[in-house]
Amino acid sequence: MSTRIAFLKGHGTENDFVIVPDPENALDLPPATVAALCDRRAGIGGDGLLHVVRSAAHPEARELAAEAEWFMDYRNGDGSVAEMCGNGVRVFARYLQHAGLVTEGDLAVATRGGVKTVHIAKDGDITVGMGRALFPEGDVTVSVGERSWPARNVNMGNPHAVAFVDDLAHAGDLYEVPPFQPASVYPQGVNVEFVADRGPRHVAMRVYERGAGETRSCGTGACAVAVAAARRDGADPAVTGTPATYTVDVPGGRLVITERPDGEIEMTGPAVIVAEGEFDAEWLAGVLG
Ligand SMILES: N[C@H](CCC[C@H](N)C(=O)O)C(=O)O
Repeated sequence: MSTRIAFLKGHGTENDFVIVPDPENALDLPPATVAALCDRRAGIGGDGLLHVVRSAAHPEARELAAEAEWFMDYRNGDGSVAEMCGNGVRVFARYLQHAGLVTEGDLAVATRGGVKTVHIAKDGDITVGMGRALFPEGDVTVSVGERSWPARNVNMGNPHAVAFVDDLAHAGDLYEVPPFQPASVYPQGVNVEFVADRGPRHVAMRVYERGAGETRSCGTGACAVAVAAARRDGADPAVTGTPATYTVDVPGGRLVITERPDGEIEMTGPAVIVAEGEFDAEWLAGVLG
């Protein structure tokens, strides 16, 4: 009888994740293992993987243990590591609630992008304090076919290029990362968002995610879009002194982003645990060869 390892499946606005509870950080999850688990045909399937570890048990989170008991060890579906995942933090918190490890209310979660505050309502949406956006030097030009657009360089712990377009269909099939120039601006790759207006403080977006491809939603991307739109619209809270709230429609649902005059950003959206099960360590060893 080979070892069976528990997993769960969850999503936030259809950005979906394999959740692997491993409080003592006992599992070895190299990139090939993550990619095998996230494979939508031969594995469980997911845009990414949430490795659930106590901060004290992980070398990258140990010094945050006093502030946040749990560390979201986030991985993209291709096995690469990313600094932060906004939809992932909501699903991570929902898992902790589902497992009875936390109750409703406020929770601190350690991530590679720092400690994030999460408010878990009894049911319904979850709100995450996403920190502040940075606007590194060097915007880029993004191209799809004959069209190209200037894209705003926004960092939410992870890199984003935000392009405002007339029609989301102009982003094309997004089977590949849209070419951007100069390529040197994002040496570690980038998440590219295409944004179209839907009304006052209301936009819709599509995203090509680094390490995952086009996804149905990107939480950090929605935050990058909201802060870029506020500056485009003359609604920068640091200038107006009033919070700016944007509704961001993604293919998988709706997120609401509020940026405060002090720059802090809050994102509110759903988080669902879909299923739980076990995978077979022998199967995984066979897949990895
Ligand atoms: N693909 C992203 C990480 C996941 C971001 C996204 N799923 C979110 O909800 O923020 C990156 O490599 O920076």
